[in-house]
Amino acid sequence: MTTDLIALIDRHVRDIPDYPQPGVVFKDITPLLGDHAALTATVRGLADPFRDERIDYVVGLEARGFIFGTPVALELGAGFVPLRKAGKLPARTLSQSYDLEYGTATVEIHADAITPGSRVLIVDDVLATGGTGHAAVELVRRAGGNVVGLSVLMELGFLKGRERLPDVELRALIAL
Ligand SMILES: O=P(O)(O)OC[C@H]1O[C@H](OP(=O)(O)OP(=O)(O)O)[C@H](O)[C@@H]1O
Ligand SMILES: Nc1ncnc2[nH]cnc12
Repeated sequence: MTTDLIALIDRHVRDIPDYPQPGVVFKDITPLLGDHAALTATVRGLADPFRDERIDYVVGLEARGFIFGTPVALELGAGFVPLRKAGKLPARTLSQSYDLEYGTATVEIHADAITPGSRVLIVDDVLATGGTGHAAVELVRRAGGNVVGLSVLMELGFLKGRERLPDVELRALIAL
């Protein structure tokens, strides 16, 4: 991906201080979603490192990971599997709790969503503490999938999320 495209993406993410609580600088991706060129570059950038990886499923993390995960699945010729916050999926689920930069949460996946042995790419917008990414990796593995990688738009390096994912191929378009 060219430095021009990275700069285009970067220009369309804005900082919102003290949201959702004091001390957190929230990375707001809504300007990026509203710009066709930046959105296209982001989806392609998330998919590019994994084009030759024969991905069977893209797992997207609620909610912002849904926005990018579905078009990335289409780019890669893969299916899309939603990983949702607790209580939203109707059939039998596997669940995992984790800590966030600003709270705690539980995520779930349908127990039968992934054919065992499938190759899975996880997609999200932000990697912060790595709690969500780690929970997603655990759930995909428990469901029988092989985690090929985790592709994110933005890595907040100072929160050291990468350290929680030592055995995962982690790609970020922007690292802060
Ligand atoms: O690396 P972590 O510290 O786990 O943080 C990253 C996660 O936090 C945000 O989701 P959030 O739970 O705020 O949900 P949303 O997408 O529904 O806004 C973001 O979209 C990631 O999924
Ligand atoms: N600072 C932040 N901005 C946007 N999304 C986040 N998810 C976790 N931390 C975040």
